[in-house]
Amino acid sequence: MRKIVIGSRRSNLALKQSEWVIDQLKKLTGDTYEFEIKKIVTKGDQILNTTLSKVGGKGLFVKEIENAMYDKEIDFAVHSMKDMPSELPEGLVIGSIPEREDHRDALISNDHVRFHDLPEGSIIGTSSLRRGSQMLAARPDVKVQWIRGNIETRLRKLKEEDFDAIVLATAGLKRMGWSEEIVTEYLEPDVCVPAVGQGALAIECREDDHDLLDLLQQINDDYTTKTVMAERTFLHLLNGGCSVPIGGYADLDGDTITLTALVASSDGKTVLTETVSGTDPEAVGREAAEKLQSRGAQELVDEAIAENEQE
Ligand SMILES: NCc1[nH]cc(CCC(=O)O)c1CC(=O)O
Repeated sequence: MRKIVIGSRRSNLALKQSEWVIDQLKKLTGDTYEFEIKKIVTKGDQILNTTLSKVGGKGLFVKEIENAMYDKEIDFAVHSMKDMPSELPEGLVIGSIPEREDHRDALISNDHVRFHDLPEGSIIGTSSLRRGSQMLAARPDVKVQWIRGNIETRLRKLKEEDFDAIVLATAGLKRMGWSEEIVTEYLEPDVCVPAVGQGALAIECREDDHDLLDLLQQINDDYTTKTVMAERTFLHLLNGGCSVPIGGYADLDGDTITLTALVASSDGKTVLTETVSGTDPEAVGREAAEKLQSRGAQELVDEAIAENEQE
């Protein structure tokens, strides 16, 4: 019997995600495999006091885990898709993209005041330029203030500090099992375009581990794979990381993928969106990128990256 070791960040959400994947695999394989979770501390988990975009973004949460995979200390790792860089290091692949959790952002406010009813000057906490920009675009009269920490920390800060509301990914809340009571309002993509890949997971493993790849393929979800591929193609072509207000959400109806893509300025004064449909995920992503680029999106992205580097 093969024992499969899963490397996980030590946050409760990361552990929940790894456990969820193990459950999916156990449902299919019964007692065929033994699973073990090995906790790994990443750089991103150690840096808690700066905006994520200022400390180098995505790669921060995956490097130590990838090293453990090369060293065969672990066999696979479960990542939030939206934290995955667009290119993987040599020898590693995304072996599976399971079914997506809720893609929407969620507003959680004190006294459950909905977004459009928040009083003028309300302080909304987020560490995402994408969320901040879209909040300001819809409500130029509110203030956006950076908030960091894992989900538990942010929820505590909403109660203890000077925030009127915070915005978090619904997926994280649902995976923790907390959603319904605490969420004030789910923000649909027409109000707040989610992060590319939000709610989806990426299971990363060694490309030569064929037995494991066969196993992981069994929990791959075609719908999620196609839609996330459209979103990620768009993100990659615009070279947007998390230092840029950029979002994308794709849906699938029959064979038709519809992608809504957004690039904006951090102050929310410029917001460009395009909605593109088609059957080929990469073509849809590319068309959205090209349409936005023809309207000046690349300049917005490049300015945001330059600004981030200066600080
Ligand atoms: N940015 C951090 C992060 N990365 C993944 C999730 C959970 C949601 C998901 O799977 O997309 C979160 C928390 C959040 O954005 O509120």
